[in-house]
Amino acid sequence: MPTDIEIARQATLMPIAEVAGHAGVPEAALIPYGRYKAKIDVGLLPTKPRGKLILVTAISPTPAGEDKTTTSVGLSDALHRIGRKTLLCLREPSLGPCFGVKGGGAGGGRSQVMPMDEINLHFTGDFHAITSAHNLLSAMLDNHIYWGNTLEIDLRRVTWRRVLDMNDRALRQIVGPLGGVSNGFPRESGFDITVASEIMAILCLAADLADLQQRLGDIIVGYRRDRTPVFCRDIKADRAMTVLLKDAILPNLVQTLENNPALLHGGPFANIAHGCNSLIATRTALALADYVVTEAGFGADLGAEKFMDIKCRMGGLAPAAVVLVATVRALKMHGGVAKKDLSAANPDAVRAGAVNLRRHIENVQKFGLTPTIAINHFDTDTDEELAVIQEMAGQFGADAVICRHWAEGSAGAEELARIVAQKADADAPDFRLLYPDDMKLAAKIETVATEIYRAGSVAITEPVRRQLQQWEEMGYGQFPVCMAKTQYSFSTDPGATGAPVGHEIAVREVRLSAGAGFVVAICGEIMTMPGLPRVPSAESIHLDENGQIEGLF
Ligand SMILES: Nc1ncnc2c1ncn2[C@@H]1O[C@H](COP(=O)(O)OP(=O)(O)O)[C@@H](O)[C@H]1O
Ligand SMILES: O=COP(=O)(O)O
Ligand SMILES: [Mg+2]
Repeated sequence: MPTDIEIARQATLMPIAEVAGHAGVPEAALIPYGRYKAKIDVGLLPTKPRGKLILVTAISPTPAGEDKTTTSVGLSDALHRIGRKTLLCLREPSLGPCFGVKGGGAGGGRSQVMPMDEINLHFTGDFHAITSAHNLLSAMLDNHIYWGNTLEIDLRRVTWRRVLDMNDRALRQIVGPLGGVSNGFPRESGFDITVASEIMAILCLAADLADLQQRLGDIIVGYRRDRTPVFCRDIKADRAMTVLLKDAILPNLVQTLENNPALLHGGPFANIAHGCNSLIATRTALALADYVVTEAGFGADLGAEKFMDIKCRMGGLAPAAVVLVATVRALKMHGGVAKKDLSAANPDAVRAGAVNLRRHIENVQKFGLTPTIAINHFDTDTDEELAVIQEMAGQFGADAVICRHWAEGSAGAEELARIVAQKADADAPDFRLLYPDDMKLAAKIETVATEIYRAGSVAITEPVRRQLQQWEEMGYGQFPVCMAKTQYSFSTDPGATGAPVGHEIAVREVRLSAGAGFVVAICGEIMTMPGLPRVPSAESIHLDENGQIEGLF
């Protein structure tokens, strides 16, 4: 099998204006960025929803990922193959994992979005715009302090950090500015990765440009000694930030290897943010197509829970069907097999690891839907191992389909498409959220931890509880919570695979995203600025003698 980028280079792409035509996007709404990418002016498009929303989530992944994005592409292409007008909605990839461990976010094999190299690198500049807008606010905040701090910001309570779209552990905690009087007043701060920026979340949850500016102004950058909040609009940065984001708020149109349309927009991770593409792109797709396939990051305990409790809650959306991706290799890992042995046949380990599959099925059912299991076939899988997953899924009350879209494209996901289309066309499921808006913030955190993670206890320190209560008194108690936790386990221990129960979820910090509209609860050791691995993927990314990019995947 050729590499992802070799397959991408062999592809015959359709001019983006033609792709737009197939998607129902009029020429007047198209803003081309070259021949194969375009932003779309959603203000010129229909708004009445007509489509069915299909979520693609997964079991708890291995570090390589279990193929949600690839399955989303394969399923979308397969729905086109069986004659269903479909639009794919994905997030944009971050340079962090691209040059770190996981690689790009454009799918893989014969189920990719194109042009994968441009999408995985600078794309249309949205992440650079978000980074600039975020750091403009940081610069204006420190500048305000430098020129006399008339807002009386307590330097010990500045909550607004900086961001960079790269995995750089050296920037997690910094002290600055150093260098004396001319540089300002030293204080502790640090960087998060751009996908964890509140501005990323705002772009993904805003209804339009006016709402975006309003939300930017609502950002809390810190507090005074009397604990009253200082807002972005007090620093007078919200309007300039909106100017920096006026193009980034428009969704990006590209195509799959089979020349079917895809909207890529926004890119929050699901372990440290809400992990879903933008509401603007999803609503646009729902007004243009009969079926909309979208993804949520990492496993269902993270991306799917946040898709339901944050994105659907805020956007008034309801999924018509859910696809849960499982792989033999991940279930073996959950059955106790070491990473280096995952390609060796071991049906017993698959059976043992199926507890993770069962837990995710039960969790999705808490929202009123039973997922269809997409068994993403790897060449190393044996028929016996695949049969175990089908048998176990049946026992857990879920349909399971072996999918070969990575190797075969849409032909490999046709059976999945037929089953999912049938479920999406059936009567609307009894969709429900996990908790009501008016539940206390601490209780929301405890509900997700016990209902979804099956924690036996939730440790919230007194200072954190007081902070949550202060935010409730300030009027933010209606907000949903966004749990930041390792993606590898239901617990906060990345090594606790399978389906741990009764563990303790320790909430070490909470952050108020007053603009985005949720409270982030940071659990365990999760970092909002990842680090690079011992051997970063970047070491293999280079230009060959013909100037072609090699090593992207
Ligand atoms: N069936 C498969 N066989 C081999 N590699 C695969 C298969 N499915 C996915 N991959 C690769 O695994 C990686 C993760 O897939 P991806 O769809 O990005 O996962 P996720 O979105 O869940 O993180 C990608 O590099 C992709 O090319
Ligand atoms: O937020 C994480 O997304 P993936 O699971 O697609 O890597
Ligand atoms: Mg992905």
